[in-house]
Amino acid sequence: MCGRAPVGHALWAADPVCAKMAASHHESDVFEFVVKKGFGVKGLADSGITSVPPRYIHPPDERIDRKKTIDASPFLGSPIDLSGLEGEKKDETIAAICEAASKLGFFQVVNHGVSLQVMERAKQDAHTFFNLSPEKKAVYLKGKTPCPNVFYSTSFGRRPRKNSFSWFIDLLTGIYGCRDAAHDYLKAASKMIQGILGALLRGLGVEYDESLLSCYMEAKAVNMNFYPPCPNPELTVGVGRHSDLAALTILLQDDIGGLFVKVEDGGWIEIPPVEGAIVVNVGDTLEILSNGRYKSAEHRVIASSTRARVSVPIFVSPRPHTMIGPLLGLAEKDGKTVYRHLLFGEYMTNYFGAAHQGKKTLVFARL
Ligand SMILES: O=C(O)CCC(=O)C(=O)O
Ligand SMILES: [Fe+2]
Repeated sequence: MCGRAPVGHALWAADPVCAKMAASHHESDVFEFVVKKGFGVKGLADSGITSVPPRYIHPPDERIDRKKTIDASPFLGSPIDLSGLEGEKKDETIAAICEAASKLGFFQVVNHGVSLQVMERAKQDAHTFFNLSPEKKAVYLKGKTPCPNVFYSTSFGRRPRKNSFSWFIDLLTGIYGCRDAAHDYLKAASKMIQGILGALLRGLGVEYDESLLSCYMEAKAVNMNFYPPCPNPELTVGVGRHSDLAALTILLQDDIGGLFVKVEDGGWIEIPPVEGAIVVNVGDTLEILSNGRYKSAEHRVIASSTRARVSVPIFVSPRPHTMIGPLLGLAEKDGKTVYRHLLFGEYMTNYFGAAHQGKKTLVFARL
C-alpha cells in the first residue's frame, strides 16, 4: 500500500494506487496522497512529476517573479552586530534594531551567540526528518502524533505550499532525534531573543514593567519548514504572502534564498542568505504592542527548481491568556491609538481562522 512503501520514483510504478494518484490531477487523489497518507509535498516531488498539480498553481498576481524583485539595499541594511548590545555601542545597536524594525520589519543579525555548528545541525536535522520514509513521518501527523506538541503537517490549499514540521518548547518527551537539535538551537538563541525584544521595547521610549518582557516571549515554537524541489516554482509559491502572528520571528534560512518581503511601495525585495547570519522579523503581536511603530511585514517564499530548501523559524509569542495592546503611555506619546487591547488567544483565533480572509490579519486589532 501507498503509506507503507518507500518514497521514490519506483514506488509509483510498483503500486497501482500510487501510480493512479501520480497520473491523476484529481484534487481528491492528490489530497489523499499528500495529506491523508502523509507523503507531503515531498512525496509529490519524489514521484517525478514534471509539472505541479493544478491545485498548486496560483493566480498570476500571487506568483513570485524573481525578475520583478527590486533592489534591497534602500530597505535592508547590513546585518546588525549584536555584540554591540553589551558595552559602549549599546545605544547605537538598540537604535539600529529599532530603525530596522520600524522601516522594513526585517533585519539580519550577526554575533548573536548561536554557533555555526548549532545552526547547521538544526538545518541538517530538518533534512533528516523530511527524508524519512512517509510512514515514519506519518506517525507525527497532526491528530495522530503521540505527543500533541510535536506534529508534522503539510499544507494543502490555494495559498501555502510547504511541509511544516513543528516543535513546541514545552515538549519534554523525546520521540525523535531532531528534537535535540531544535532544543539546542532554541536554547542557544534564548539570550539573543531576550536582547532583541528588550531592545525593541526599550526603544519605544516608555516605562514598562520588566516582567512584561518575559510575558511577551513566554511561548516559543520551533518549526522546521521543508520546500522540496519544484518543477514549476514560477507557477506556485513555497509559502504564500502572510505576516507572522508572533511578537518576533527568528529565522534560520539556508543558502538557497527565496525569501521575499514586501516594501511600502508594493514591490518585493529578497532577504539574501548571509552565512552565519540569522533573520529577524517583527510579527503582528509586536506591531500591536508598539502601536504600529514596528512593522509586521508581508513575506513569502519561492521554492527552488533544483534543491530542497529548509528554514527553521522560532516564533516568539506570549501565552494565550496574556493581554496585548500598545504599551502603556505609548498612545499618548504618539498622539494616536492604532490598536486595541485584546487577549493574545483572541488574536490567535482570528489569525488562524477565516475571519481575516481578503484582509490583513492586523485589521482585527485595529481601532
Ligand atoms: O522559509 C522561510 O524563509 C520563511 C518561512 C515563513 O515565513 C514562516 O514559516 O512563517
Ligand atoms: Fe513567516
